[in-house]
Amino acid sequence: MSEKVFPKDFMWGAATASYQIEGSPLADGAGPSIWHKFSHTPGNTYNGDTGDVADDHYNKYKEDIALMKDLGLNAYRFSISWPRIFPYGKGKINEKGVDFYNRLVDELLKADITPFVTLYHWDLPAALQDLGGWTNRDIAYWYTDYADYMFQRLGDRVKNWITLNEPWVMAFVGHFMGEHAPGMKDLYASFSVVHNQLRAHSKTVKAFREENIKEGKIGITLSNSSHDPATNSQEDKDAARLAHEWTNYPLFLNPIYKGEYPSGIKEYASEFLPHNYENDLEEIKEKIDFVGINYYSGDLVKADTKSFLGGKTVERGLPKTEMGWEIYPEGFYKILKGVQNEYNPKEVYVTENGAAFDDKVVNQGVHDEDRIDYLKKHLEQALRAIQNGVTLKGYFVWSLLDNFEWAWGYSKRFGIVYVDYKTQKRIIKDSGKWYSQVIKNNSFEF
Ligand SMILES: N#[N+]C[C@@H]1[C@@H](O)[C@H](O)[C@@H](O)[C@@H]2O[C@H]12
Repeated sequence: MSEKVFPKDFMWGAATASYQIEGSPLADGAGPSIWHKFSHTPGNTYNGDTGDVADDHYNKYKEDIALMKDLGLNAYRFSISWPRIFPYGKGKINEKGVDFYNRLVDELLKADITPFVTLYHWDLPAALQDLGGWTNRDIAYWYTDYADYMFQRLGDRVKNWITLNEPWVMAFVGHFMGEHAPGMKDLYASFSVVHNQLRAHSKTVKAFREENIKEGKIGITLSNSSHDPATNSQEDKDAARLAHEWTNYPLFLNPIYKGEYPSGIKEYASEFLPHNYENDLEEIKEKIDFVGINYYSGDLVKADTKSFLGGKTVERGLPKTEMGWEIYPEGFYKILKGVQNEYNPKEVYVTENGAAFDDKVVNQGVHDEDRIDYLKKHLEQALRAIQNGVTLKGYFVWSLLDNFEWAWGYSKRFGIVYVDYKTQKRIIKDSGKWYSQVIKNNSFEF
């Protein structure tokens, strides 16, 4: 294999999420999600933006799949909106919601595009939030029932399943920082949300095994930022390690693979974990088929006694994306290699990697050289990881389309395809054309 070519059969995809692209959140009997309510609450999102229209993918999915085909994608990661299926989170089923995802999956298969389905990408049915949402232990059962129903309805055609997307962000940005739905600011609630998501994840993996889906695989997608110590001091090194254990894959993979939370969490944060959490650890420890890694950036961590877990991030003066995140491709390698070294997963997928830049339409095109440079540098690190033993089987760029960037609304563009939100016209950016060549050549050099 040439040193610049990815392995044969490497999966090349793009990723999206239901609330960020679909629009029509209440169409055809769907119930409201917590993000519908959060975005409709004044002050919560940039410019008061909501997911009411987004990319209108609910109506334009066939056009978007034709775009994926033109780009040469062989896989597509999307999420199912739980409240489209169970408008109240449990009980009554909305057949028209199931029908949308049936049609979406069938259209993908017709285009020879492998579906990767994320069961939960933050749009919790609002009716369940009224019962405490992820802070309520019973959500593990509500979620598993929803997931198992989707296995039964789509499992004959969907073979790759992701239980949760970025459970850390759901737990802490949504329940501690208050910047995402449901907008809580309670550190104890956040750790209960971590724990209940793990309980829900593992019960769902067990239900998946019982459904015995032919050639089926199930995993989880975790957010990561590469944390390096700001100096060589022991204080900074300790702070960086704790930041890694708290915000990156160990917080979830340690319980899943080893049946315990990371040592630093047990030592410095156990008071925030739910009472008697140890009683659930044996059940949480449940084998998965792959690990999904999301990576965008890295940072330096400096010891700071006034910050949670004694560390704060500081900048190192690297170029930044439109999100203000420093561009640190080497951190991508560190995260991928770290997962392999610590847990030796059978398979790893990059379920999200990408960047927001200030994209402009010029002469009916979008010349986003900065995004091409970002993607190329990160793909170089992904290939380096494979060459150093990481069982990386696929890469999903975030994102296929510019979309609703949560609290940032439509002000941040991550797509390899530009969306004119006034006309809903799609324009393949230069990065999309470049990515299409990467797929064709199975290499970032051509
Ligand atoms: N911010 N940002 C971009 C991207 C977000 O749009 C996704 O929904 C999340 O899974 C993850 O945070 C990454």
